[in-house]
Amino acid sequence: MTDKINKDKITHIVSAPGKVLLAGGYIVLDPNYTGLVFGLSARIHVVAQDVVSSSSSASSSEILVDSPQFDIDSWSYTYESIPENGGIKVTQVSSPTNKNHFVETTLNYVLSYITQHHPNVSIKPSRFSIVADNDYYSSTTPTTSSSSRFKPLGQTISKANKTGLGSSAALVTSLTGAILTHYLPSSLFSLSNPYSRLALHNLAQAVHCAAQGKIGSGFDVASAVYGSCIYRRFSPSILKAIPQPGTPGFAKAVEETIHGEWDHKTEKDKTAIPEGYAIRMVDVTGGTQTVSMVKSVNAWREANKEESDELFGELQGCVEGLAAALKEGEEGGIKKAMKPVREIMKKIGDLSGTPIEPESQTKMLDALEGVEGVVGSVVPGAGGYDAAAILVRDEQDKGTIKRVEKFLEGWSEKKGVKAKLLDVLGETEGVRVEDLKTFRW
Ligand SMILES: Nc1ncnc2c1ncn2[C@@H]1O[C@H](COP(=O)(O)OP(=O)(O)O)[C@@H](O)[C@H]1O
Ligand SMILES: C[C@@](O)(CCOP(=O)(O)OP(=O)(O)O)CC(=O)O
Repeated sequence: MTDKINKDKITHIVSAPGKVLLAGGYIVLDPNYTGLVFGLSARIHVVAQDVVSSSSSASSSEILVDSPQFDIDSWSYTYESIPENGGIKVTQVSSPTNKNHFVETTLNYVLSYITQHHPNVSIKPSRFSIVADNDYYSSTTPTTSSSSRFKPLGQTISKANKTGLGSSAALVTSLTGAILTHYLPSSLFSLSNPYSRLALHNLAQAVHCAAQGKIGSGFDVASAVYGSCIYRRFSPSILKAIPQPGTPGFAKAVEETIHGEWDHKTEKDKTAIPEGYAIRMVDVTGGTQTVSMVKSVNAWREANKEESDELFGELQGCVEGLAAALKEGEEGGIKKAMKPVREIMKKIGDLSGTPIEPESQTKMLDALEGVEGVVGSVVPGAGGYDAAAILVRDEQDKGTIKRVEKFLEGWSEKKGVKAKLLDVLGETEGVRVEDLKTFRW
């Protein structure tokens, strides 16, 4: 699969992690509160390559983006300059019915930003290949016994079953980082420079909101950029001046917005993953409709201001308490700090009539917490039926993982669901440039 990538032509590989919001679902949408988010070892990698002139995959005036793990998922674009500070607009030239809105929006924003902010930089034909760690998708088709790290999925992206690790935020962040690193000299853009990282953060948030067609809290993009942190959201009004890509003034508005005042906050030093413990994710079949769950919680909040303020305040206390307990690293303290996260999330769900920790999850999590070596559990993010996050003893006791896997096997059989421990681990690092010599394919 990855043999389709010409390794001699690679200029950079940039990767960004998936996310898990351990505490602070719903409240993090309001800038008065925060959320505790961890990065995940499952990363999306973008491989930037110079185009080989003899290659038929991208002509001399095209940018090719492909996702070689998936069937027929490649998108090639021509690009043109738009007058009056409109920047660059890409037009898809290959199979126009198979669009990737996240990729196209990223190209329009990032290429426009580059040409507006650095008018002397030329946009040369290039190829960006996306490879995702296997845990982003639950494989439903038997794949080849490929020994490569990035397994082919035997279907198109639109048909793939996502596990909810935040693929679009990791994709937008790694693709934005790869385009900036590829086209700009390190004197102008480098991930080791905090100003560059901030520009990447702001740009990736703007792209992600535009591509999603809604403004979430942005905790997923923040953790893709910065890794684990306590996150306070940016004001949505920051993005309001940006018109549609391809219109006059677009690039100028993007540049001004990216370098304007942002009011988000990411605190990295307030939490950690304690030594000897690991954050693990459990994938349960069934989907969660985050958007309708948010609507339902918001409606309850509007109608019950006092009660919801109180519970939101309590959950805020949990965010800080859990972050501090994890940093402290004492098992008893972590257990104590995780318990009320579940209780308050469940209460918000019950009061608003939203299945945040539905009964089926309560039963599974209660039983899971009884497995030796499991310190605590939560329904991550918006909650729902499809995922759980657990903190387990790791190094000290290798048996825990086996016990959890055995428990989930038995639970799945008994309940007629498919609950599975993912390989993915919580990790603290955000977007990074990979070392080409040691990169594992
Ligand atoms: N490996 C990938 N290659 C290309 N595009 C991807 C990849 N993973 C995700 N995407 C893009 O992100 C979209 C999924 O976004 P979304 O439904 O918001 O999922 P998530 O909750 O995982 O972020 C896909 O339709 C596709 O446009
Ligand atoms: C409700 C939220 O605060 C948290 C949702 O977290 P999830 O991890 O459940 O998100 P998705 O992967 O986008 O479905 C919404 C937000 O903060 O944007």
